[in-house]
Amino acid sequence: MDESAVIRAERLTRRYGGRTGFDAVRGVDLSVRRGELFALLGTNGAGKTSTLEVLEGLAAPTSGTVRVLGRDPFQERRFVRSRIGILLQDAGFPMDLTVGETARTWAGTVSRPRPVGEVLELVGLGGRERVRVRQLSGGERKKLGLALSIVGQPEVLFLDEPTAGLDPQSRQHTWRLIDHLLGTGTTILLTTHYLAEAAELADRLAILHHGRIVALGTPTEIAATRPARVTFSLPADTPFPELAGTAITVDGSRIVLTTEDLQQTLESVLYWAGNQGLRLHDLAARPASLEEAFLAIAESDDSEGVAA
Ligand SMILES: Nc1ncnc2c1ncn2[C@@H]1O[C@H](COP(=O)(O)OP(=O)(O)OP(=O)(O)O)[C@@H](O)[C@H]1O
Repeated sequence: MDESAVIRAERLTRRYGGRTGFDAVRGVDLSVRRGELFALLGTNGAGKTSTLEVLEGLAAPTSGTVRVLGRDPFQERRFVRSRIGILLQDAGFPMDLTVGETARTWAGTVSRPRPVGEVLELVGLGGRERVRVRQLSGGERKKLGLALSIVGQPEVLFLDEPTAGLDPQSRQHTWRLIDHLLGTGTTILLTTHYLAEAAELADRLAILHHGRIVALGTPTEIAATRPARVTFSLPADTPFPELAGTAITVDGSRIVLTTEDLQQTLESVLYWAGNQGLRLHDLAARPASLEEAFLAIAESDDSEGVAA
């Protein structure tokens, strides 16, 4: 276990329904370093929220060890809760309070609150202070949840799907806020279904599948577990040679090469085209995306172990 990590889980399991119940989390090891943004990805039901709730101290692990800021978040809840912020998937606010009243009530429970007006401005709810919670849209309630999670200036922030249901502009706004929080030294663990979000924000990420971590690393490392592609079009009836270490798919005039060594394959293609005096149309070369890596994992039902 990485002793310097701010969030640590070792062989964490969580079972619902007692001895003969369902294992939602099956031996998760992870560590999040100070100031890092770590993303937890996975298909629906993979165990992200179940893991997060244990790390947040909202539930006890069935077995395994969890530490947040060096303490057990369930047993030493008082110490940990005053230093962390939590955005739940379903916050469940009192509907009759206004946005301002809700935020002020929450600010009254933390030891070093930020000014409420500043927090509402930060999350994009400036000017909505007098609106009742029941009148807020789903996206605005999400922003209110985010406001409450940061009002206490937490050292560690847990965000369960912080941008779910937000329009593209609000999502960008939340990304900038997250960036700002990272800039002030906050450690963030978030879950998301938006792979572009994870690729953009995460220093490192883990992909959960059926309660196990099946990939762990930087977004680039995880994407690199899938082959890269070189694509181009050839004039009709131009034969293309086989290249070592490269799989080829021909769709009319379109050639798709998949390869573990993008540079080598691209060099070979360009060398061949140069010798043939050919111009390759729509030539593109790109590494695999995080989305491709994720889909490959989601589609394999028996993935086990850590891939990176
Ligand atoms: N209270 C509960 N009792 C029994 N089973 C539960 C309970 N809560 C969750 N589960 C089950 O545990 C598994 C993991 O659920 P969890 O909510 O952790 O997944 P998730 O990765 O967060 O999914 P999503 O992306 O859909 O939010 C699911 O199969 C779910 O049905």
